[in-house]
Parts: sequence; C-alpha cells; structure tokens
Amino acid sequence: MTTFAPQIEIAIEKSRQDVAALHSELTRYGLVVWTGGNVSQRVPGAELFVIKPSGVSYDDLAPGNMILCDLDGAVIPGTPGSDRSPSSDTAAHAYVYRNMPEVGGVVHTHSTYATAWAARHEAIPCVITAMADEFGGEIPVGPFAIIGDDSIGRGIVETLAGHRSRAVLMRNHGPFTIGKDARDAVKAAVMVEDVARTVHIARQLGEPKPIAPEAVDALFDRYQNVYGQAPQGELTQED
Ligand SMILES: O=C(CO)[C@@H](O)[C@H](O)COP(=O)(O)O
Repeated sequence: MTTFAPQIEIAIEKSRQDVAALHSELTRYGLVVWTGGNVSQRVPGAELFVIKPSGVSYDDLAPGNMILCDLDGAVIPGTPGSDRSPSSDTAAHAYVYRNMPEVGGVVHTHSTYATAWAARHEAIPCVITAMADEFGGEIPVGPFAIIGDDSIGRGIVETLAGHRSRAVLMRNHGPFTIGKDARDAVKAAVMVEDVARTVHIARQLGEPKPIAPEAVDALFDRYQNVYGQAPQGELTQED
C-alpha cells in the first residue's frame, strides 16, 4: 500500500471526491455518451493527479475507483483504483500538467456541436458575448493526434499555452478543456458546447458578425474579474 504525508492524503481524497462527482456533470449536460470523455484533477501540493478508469460506466464511478497517477501518467501502485487501467487520455492529461503548471484540471468530451467544428478543422469565431466572456475570443483548433501517447497533450499545450481560451478543438476528435481546477475545466467543457451550438445555428441563418477586438477584451476582463462573486477561470495572466 502506497501512502503519502497526511496533508497529501487529504488532498488526494478531496481530488477523488471532486473528480468522481464532476463526471456526473458531463452526463447532466449531455456532453458524453456511454463511457466517452474523462475528467482529471491535479492534486495540490503533489506531483500527482486523479483521473477516471478507462471504459467504466459513469453510473459506477466513485471516489474509491478514481486512479491516482504521477505526472508521467504512471499509476501509483497500491492505491485505491490502481487495479484498473486509467483513462485512454491519461498521457494527454499528464502532458498538460507537466507543461502548464497553472492548470489544475483537464476535461475531454465528444460533445456534439464542438466535435462537429473539430471535424471541420474550423475554429469557432467569437461572434457572441458569451464567448468573449468565457474564452476571450475564438476557440482554436488543435492538430490531429493519435490517442495514447503525448501527441494529444502536446497539441493541447501548443495550442492553448498563452491563449485566453480554456478550450481547444482537437481535429477530428473533439474538445479538450483546461482550468484552474477540475470544476473550472468542466465549466469550460459545458460552455464550449453551448457556444458551438449557438454559432452553428447562427451560421445556418446567415453570416454571424464578429465582435470588435477591444470589446472582446473588455467583456473578458469584466467577466473574469467582476462577474459573479469571485474571479472566474482566467488562466493566462496577460502583461
Ligand atoms: O476519445 C477518447 C479516446 O481518446 C476517450 O475520451 C474515450 O471516449 C473515453 O476513454 P476513457 O477515458 O474511458 O479511456
């Protein structure tokens, strides 16, 4: 049985609880079907993260079967859940955590409208204020990448590092999102699908009109720093 310092064990358990619970948000918002998609969270204060087991029904996910991994994506032996294989995208999540220290959560879905934009290799243009608020501009497209090694993770980092968007549309695959924690990344996954649908519908009716860059900047700043009760999900600190 592998154990850690008491404060790390507490942080691990909190991440297990968070990640298990947040998978229910993917089904609640209709972002996944069957066992598709995945959520992970970095364990604060440790070079560890928690991710779902591969191919397990969402109905069966629980804190005790979340899988604890190091930042190379290796399962920590002798820990709860380590008897199962981690998500197919574990290497991608691990690559993001190694290369983007500000990221505390990663999510992947195959949500319908966002994946349709990914299939067309087309960035979602910033034509509604909800995009300016949440993503600070367009939602970019990342490269086509095979599943299971660092390819997807490298594509996410190359596309999002320094970018205001917390979502990337990986070509022919679907959205990956990042956040300050798993809940923030799940929010980005919910919002990318919402705006993908809205802009898709707008384009069926005509050519949507872009928002002026200075207005996008003002909307993003307001939403990230004024809206609601606390700063929202901005990850990149602009100069
Ligand atoms: O698209 C892919 C494969 O990258 C995954 O999102 C699967 O759809 C879910 O895989 P597991 O997380 O269950 O391994």
